[in-house]
Amino acid sequence: MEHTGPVDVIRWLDPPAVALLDQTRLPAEETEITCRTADELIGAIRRLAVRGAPLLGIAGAYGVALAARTEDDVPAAAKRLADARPTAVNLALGVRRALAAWERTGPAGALEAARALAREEAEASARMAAHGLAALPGGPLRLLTHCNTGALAAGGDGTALAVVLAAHRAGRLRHLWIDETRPLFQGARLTAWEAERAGLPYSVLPDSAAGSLFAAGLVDAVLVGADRVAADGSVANKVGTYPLAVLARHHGVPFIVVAPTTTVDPGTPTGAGIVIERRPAREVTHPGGTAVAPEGADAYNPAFDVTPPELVTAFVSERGITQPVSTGSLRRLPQTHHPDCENEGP
Ligand SMILES: CSC[C@H]1O[C@H](OP(=O)(O)O)[C@H](O)[C@@H]1O
Repeated sequence: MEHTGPVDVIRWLDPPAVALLDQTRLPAEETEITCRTADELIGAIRRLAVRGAPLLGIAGAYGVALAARTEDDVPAAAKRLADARPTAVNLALGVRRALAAWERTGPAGALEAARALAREEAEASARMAAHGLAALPGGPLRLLTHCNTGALAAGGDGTALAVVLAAHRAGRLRHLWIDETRPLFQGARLTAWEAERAGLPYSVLPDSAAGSLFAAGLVDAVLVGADRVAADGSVANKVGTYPLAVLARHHGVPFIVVAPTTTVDPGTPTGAGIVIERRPAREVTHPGGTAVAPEGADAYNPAFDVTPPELVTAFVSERGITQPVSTGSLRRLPQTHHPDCENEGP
């Protein structure tokens, strides 16, 4: 059954507060939490109650707007917000934009900067959906996605999932394969929740089963998001993305990264320069709070991995479609004009 209506992922309240749909409670509960201080919002970011690179940028900007109304030292609160999670470049960008606006025009400026970024990301999502359809192979499509890249992670319909939704609306989605995405299960919990609401034909799969899908010829393209794209086109994204890129290359399947230009970081030359967040071992040893390993077991738990540009078939942003070239830069593809998109490259 298709549900309609927007998801209220983040809201500004007055008296000043930031209301969030608590993504750690999905899909069982749709619970809203209210952050009345920057540090309460930082806690929500750190436990992924709010998450996803573009949405983290929006949350960071609202966090500065909140600090501007509740804190004595706004720049210090902004620094704590920007440092809450290290990999998604959007977080620091959103904080920087709102802090600059506060310095110019005070609390009202910071709030307007946050609202403007939310509008920008929603517009970017619609453009990426249009461009992304053009980047996909022809015919009915069996698409594989990893982690969560919908409205719970970005503005509008999201990034990669916005392309999936556009394919569905165009009658071109044969099936959506959803990687469960351990250890926090963003795919099984969040993408499947969004797919259910949108009435998509989907199946959840263990991350470890993706290889057999490729081997059986059941994947026509892979669509993923990004948390940071370095200047050479290296892509930091949820851990488990790099193995999918290798599988896609081995099986001749297009591997498409969908991310707004706010996720591109020209200040980081290569993937080696991207800080990968390390998260607590307990997320691996106690998924959902249930021990699956001996008490005290150590765990290797990087939240992201880095895919080299040569494994990326195409990048889709709100500006268009680009392809990595051997020199480690990006080449814009000639594109048909989309009525709602300018043909500019990043
Ligand atoms: C549209 S960006 C979504 C991006 O963010 C996710 O990470 P997290 O759930 O830890 O915030 C994942 O890397 C997604 O691809």
